[in-house]
Amino acid sequence: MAAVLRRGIKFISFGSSQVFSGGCKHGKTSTLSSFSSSNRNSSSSSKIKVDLDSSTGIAVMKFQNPPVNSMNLEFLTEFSIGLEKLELDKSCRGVILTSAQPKIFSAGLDILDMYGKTPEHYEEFWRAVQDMWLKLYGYSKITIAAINGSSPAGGCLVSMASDYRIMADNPRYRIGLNETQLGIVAPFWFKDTMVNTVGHRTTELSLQFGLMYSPSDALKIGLVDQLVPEENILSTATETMTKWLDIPDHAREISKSMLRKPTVDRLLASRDADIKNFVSFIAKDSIQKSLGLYLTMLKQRKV
Ligand SMILES: CC/C=C\C/C=C\C/C=C\CCC/C=C/C(=O)SCCNC(=O)CCNC(=O)[C@H](O)C(C)(C)COP(=O)(O)OP(=O)(O)OC[C@H]1O[C@@H](n2cnc3c(N)ncnc32)[C@H](O)[C@@H]1OP(=O)(O)O
Repeated sequence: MAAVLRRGIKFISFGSSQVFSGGCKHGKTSTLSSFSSSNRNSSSSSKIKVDLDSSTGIAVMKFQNPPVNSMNLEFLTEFSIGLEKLELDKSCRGVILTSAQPKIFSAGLDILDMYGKTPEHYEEFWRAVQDMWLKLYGYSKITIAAINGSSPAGGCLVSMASDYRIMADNPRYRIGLNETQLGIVAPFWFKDTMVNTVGHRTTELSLQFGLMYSPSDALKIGLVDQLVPEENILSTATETMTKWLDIPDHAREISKSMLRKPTVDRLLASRDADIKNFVSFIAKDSIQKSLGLYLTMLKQRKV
């Protein structure tokens, strides 16, 4: 399925960035193309439900990849295509990212895509992770993460790549880049995203310890911008989006690009090297062993 979706993707250039354009031959991608024909348009690909209200310009992308919204190749591809479709849709001005799964925003990258697979698979997977981040971090429209559950590693990356983060104030939830806890390393662009969000010193501690923060600690360090009771998360995200929509798009967009483009360009300048680095790192016996142990602990509910 992911391979089918990928074949439907055409690359087009915006300045120095290469971005997706969803092809419409495949049934699932063509449902995503029908956003602007009436005021409210819903489309549900298998892993992400997209709901665009063209009267307000606000779209909601709801992750629905049970049990924990782990980001596998198929999810990542749908996510990038969905974002691209909304970016090209003039009736959309802002996107809210949230989860349909109870208690989990996203469990991060799917560990099974990094364990026991071929180098070709790792390469395809990592390119899809890069595509997703490049699209989201450099997104021209407003993005708000409504973090209604735990959000480790890749889930935290998606949150940090958004313009504004609202988290459910539930002390059981955790957010952070916990890669070192798995025996793996957050790549430089995860690190850059965190430095840009919370600063260098906090990132030094966070990344080395693989720290996971409660919502109140995440608010203290600026990893999230606002805490709200869980039941208010979507209404607060919508109200907040309305305030962001008061700002003229072109001025906000240029300001965002000024701040984020150097970080995006760093990866664009070294995508192939970064993929090579990931493949050789993840395929190492010692790393595979660490991931295998972590998976066993997850299954035994010891994580
Ligand atoms: C020289 C080197 C320089 C640079 C480096 C080079 C390259 C970089 C290299 C690597 C970079 C990789 C970057 C990785 C990013 C990531 O995102 S890794 C993923 C990290 N995620 C986690 O650690 C989350 C783990 N999961 C949990 O903590 C919990 O599951 C949860 C809090 C999300 C949910 O808890 P519960 O509700 O209690 O659910 P369960 O724990 O019972 O889980 C249900 C089910 O789901 C499976 N699962 C959970 N998370 C994942 C996942 N991320 N991937 C795949 N599967 C997952 C879990 O095993 C359970 O399965 P079953 O037992 O039901 O089969």
